[in-house]
Formats: sequence, structure tokens, C-alpha cells
Amino acid sequence: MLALGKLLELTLAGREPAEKTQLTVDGVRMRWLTEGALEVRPPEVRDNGLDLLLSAGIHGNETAPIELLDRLLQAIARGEIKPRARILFLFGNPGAMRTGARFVEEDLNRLFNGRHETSSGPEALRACELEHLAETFFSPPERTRLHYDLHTAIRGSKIEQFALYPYKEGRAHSRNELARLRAAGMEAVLLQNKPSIVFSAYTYDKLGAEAFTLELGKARPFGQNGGVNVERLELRLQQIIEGTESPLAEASLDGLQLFSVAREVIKHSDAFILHLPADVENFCELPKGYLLAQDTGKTRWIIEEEGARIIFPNPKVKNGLRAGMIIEPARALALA
Ligand SMILES: O=C(O)CCC(=O)N[C@@H](CCC(=O)O)C(=O)O
Ligand SMILES: [Zn+2]
Repeated sequence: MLALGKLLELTLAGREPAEKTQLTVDGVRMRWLTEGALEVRPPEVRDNGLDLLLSAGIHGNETAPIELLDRLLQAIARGEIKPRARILFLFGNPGAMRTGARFVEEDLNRLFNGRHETSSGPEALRACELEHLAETFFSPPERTRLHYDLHTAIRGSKIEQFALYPYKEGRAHSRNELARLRAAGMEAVLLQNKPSIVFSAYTYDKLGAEAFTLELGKARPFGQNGGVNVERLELRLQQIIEGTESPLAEASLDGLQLFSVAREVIKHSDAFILHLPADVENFCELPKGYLLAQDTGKTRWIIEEEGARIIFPNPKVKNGLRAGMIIEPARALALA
């Protein structure tokens, strides 16, 4: 197999490849761009006009998605997967991947949409670099832009696999993309209703891509991901890469639960207390009137929403960051 197919191995070893460009037996050009970044370009006659950004390892300990991208890339390098799309593979936080940690100094996925400018350190530099890599990749005009940023969660979840769909004022969420997510095995989609500072929000808002954060199960170390079943997603990604998907307009949304964000719980101070057991699962229901959290002064988070649930509860985040999201079933839906 070509050396560039071993992007994961190179990245974990902190090594640069001797040759930066290689051609597969199938005529696909692979180009190493920088640490953890590799562009795949199909032969021109086969190019179907899709630019697909696949990222994982934005959190270094979320290994199932990293292993998934590694399998796809190795299959391309061996000529077994025959791309018709242009692809950018990104391993987000190599330093954290090497130590098996979520991050080195700060959460990389809170530094996009320019937020890295207000910070310094390895993650701020990397967020800036990832923004530039994505911007350059998506710069050719009149092509279709799609980004999946793959993650696993800190805790177990009542709904194992779900997507978060970013928000931009005046832009409707796409029915076809929801159908594609359903076909890829996602059981729920959380529709954001305000701008955000995560990677998928950057590519959605600033680069015009259809972009999603995908949550695939619980985070585990490399080699211990037997419990995370990514078969449907892997198959669908392969079909997207090879341009062999069945038409999306006919695909059904059946079985896809849609939620919207009711409120983000922001931790303001060290006095923040979250009134949930440490092992609470994502999508756990919250009864009306429940005191979810409290913070300095008189700040109280009391559940008012019908059908409320919690996701990503984490009282250990830095002050000023999201310590959880209260979500509710999505009501009026304007899909494009
Ligand atoms: O399990 C958790 O608490 C976090 C899992 C995770 O990393 N989720 C992403 C979601 C990004 C988004 O809001 O689109 C994150 O928190 O960065
Ligand atoms: Zn993550």
C-alpha cells in the first residue's frame, strides 16, 4: 500500500512522508498537505464535482471515527475504493491523539469561526490552520461542498448515533441531507438555532458547505471500538466517495427524530453545580420544574420545556463554555 495511505501512522508518529504526492494504481492523486491533512483527487474524467471534507480526531481521544477514516483512506490507497469525489481527510488534533486526550491545552472545537484569534497555544494555532485548509479545499467554485466532522461522546447515550446540524441566518436545513444522514444510520438530528464556534459551524457558515458534527457512540481508546457500530455510516461514505448513492430525493426520513436546542447551559463561574448524576446518559428526559443547574448569584436553570432532554452535560468545562444543552422535539420545520 502507498505510504500516504498510512496518514494515521504518520500522524501518530509525528512524521512527514518522504514523498508528498503519490498516484494510486487507480490513477487517484494523494497529496500530503501538513500534519494530519491529506487531499485525494480523482482522475479528471471521473470527477463528479463533489468536494467532501472528512474530519476526525478534533478531540484526540475519540478514536472510532479516526479508525473509520483510516480504513477509508487505506482502501483508496490500495485502489479498492475508487473515488469520484475530491476528498480532504483531516485528523484534527494530532498532539491530543498521540496522548489519547480530548485536548492538550484547550478544547479545539471551541476555537473556530475566528475564536482562535483570542487565544494562543497549540489548539488555537491548529484551529487557524484547519480553517485555512478547509477554506482552500472548498475554494473551487461551482462544486458541491459537504463536510462530516466525526466524533464520539464522553458518556453513553439513549440515542447512540446522531448528528448536529449547524445554523446560519436565512439558510434552511436541507431535507436531502437529512435523508442522507438517516441512510447513514443516524437516529436523530439536533437542529441548531444559533451560530456556533465548532468546526462544522465554520464550514457551514463561512464556506457554504453542508456540514454536520456526527456523534457515533462512546469514546474509547484505539483498538477498543467493537461497541461502536459504524457499518452503515462507513458504507454510505464509501458510496458518497464513489458516487454510487441512490437518489436522495426519494429517500425517506422515517425513524429520524428531530430535536432543536431550547437552551445552552453556560458555566459562568467555579460555583457552577450541575444537578445530574455523573453517569447520566445523553438524551435523558428532564421533567418540567427540575432544577438542572445553578451558578453564581441567583442563576438557576429550571426546566420549563415540554419533552426536554439533556445532551453533553459536562460541569468540568472552562468558565464561559457550554456545560450542556437542553433540547426539545423540533416543531415547525422549514426544510429546503
Ligand atoms: O460528550 C460530550 O460531552 C462531547 C462530545 C463532543 O465532542 N461533541 C461535540 C459536538 C460539537 C457540536 O456542537 O456540533 C463537541 O462538544 O465539540
Ligand atoms: Zn468530540
